Amino acid sequence: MNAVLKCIDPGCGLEYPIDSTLVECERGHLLDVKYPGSPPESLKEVFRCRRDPGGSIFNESGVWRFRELLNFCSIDTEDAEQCAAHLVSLDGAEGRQSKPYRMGRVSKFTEMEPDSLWLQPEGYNPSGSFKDNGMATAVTHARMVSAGKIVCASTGNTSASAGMFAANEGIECDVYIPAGQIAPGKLSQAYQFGAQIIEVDGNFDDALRRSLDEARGSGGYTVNSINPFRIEGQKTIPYRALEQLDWEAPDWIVYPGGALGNTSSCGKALMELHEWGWIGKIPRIAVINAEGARTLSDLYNDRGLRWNGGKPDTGLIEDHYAEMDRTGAGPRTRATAIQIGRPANILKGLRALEYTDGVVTTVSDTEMLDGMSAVGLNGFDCEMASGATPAGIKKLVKEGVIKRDDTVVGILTGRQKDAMLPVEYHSDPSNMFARPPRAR
Ligand SMILES: N[C@@H](CCOP(=O)(O)O)C(=O)O
Repeated sequence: MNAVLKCIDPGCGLEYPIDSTLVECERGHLLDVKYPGSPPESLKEVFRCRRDPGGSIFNESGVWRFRELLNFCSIDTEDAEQCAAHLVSLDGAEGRQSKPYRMGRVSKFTEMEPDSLWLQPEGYNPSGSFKDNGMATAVTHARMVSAGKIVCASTGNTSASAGMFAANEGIECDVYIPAGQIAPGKLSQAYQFGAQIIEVDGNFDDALRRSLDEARGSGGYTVNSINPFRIEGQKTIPYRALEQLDWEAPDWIVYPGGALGNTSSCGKALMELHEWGWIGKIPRIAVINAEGARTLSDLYNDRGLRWNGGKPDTGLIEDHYAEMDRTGAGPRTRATAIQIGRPANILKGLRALEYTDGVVTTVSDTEMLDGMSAVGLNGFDCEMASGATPAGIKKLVKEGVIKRDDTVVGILTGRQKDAMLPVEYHSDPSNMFARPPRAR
């Protein structure tokens, strides 16, 4: 039996063959990749052995090392020729360098016990963000269905990742961006990789609508996280975290919240692992929204919206979006990677929160910049949106939601591509970690 695409709405449950390019079922619900059976726990040892030097690029890859858990192509995963013929990889570089590290300065910043906090820099991916984990699998599927062109909307990182894989595979890539709202370091990557940039007058949500319409009309293949195959690759982020902790589940996994692809993939990974008996305990997910882009927080914390076993009150989401349209109150934060008002994966995100007894909170732009700077002081750079992770942990520790000695894995989603931001931060002596330049 092969994997299938299945509607996430338990009341609908429509199924499609795995080579379908739908991103939603015909009733407009998101889709999951569903695999038959339960993989044996002995694979943990196979994954560990693949980390030993001297293997194939698919063993070096931090994504394809776990290929038995992502085998929607139904290939013999031990057959090197089949792997090479079917799996898309940037020479094994995706996910290879990203695993949890200890960062003493961040522990201090968050007031956590030094041994309790781990930070996983997903910016150490070839295009500089976590997107490469999911893009490797999405582009594998694009190739499986012989797509000639991939299409995305982006605040920058998705376009860099899509452009990189498209260039490597020799396929076209169209990128819809909100004009003037992208960090130059991200935009220049998409140009360098030869992507076609289409500037949209509006924000990311408008750009996503345009790119989805375009993909429907022209047969382009969508590689945003609304694509269920993107979610599959991003499951390897928690896999690598768990592996580092000898598959002892931490108490918390913390992510910045934008389109909620990561929340969704982490939730799906944990649901599957728990169902297969690979982890005894389910870590709680904490999602950190920017104060200025807080759709999830508003709906979850203020309006009480829940997945509700697959029966969410979607009217609350529609009302929220209608209100945003009426007032023109779009998302506003300098952390452009999470400046998103309509998270495409909101329902999968709610499902993940329900399954993991998760929490949602918000942090200000100043708090994110402080978090980003605390990470920098450990010799790791990250972008402003990633600063939401340490800033959110700090807030949740202060509120007593996260205990100082809980085991926490915080995900740092991308590298610093907004070159002037740290310069600006450190030039202002009033900032928490500022080191203003000295004149001689
Ligand atoms: N921050 C994102 C926004 C799109 O997210 P995606 O995960 O749905 O592709 C970006 O980098 O473009």
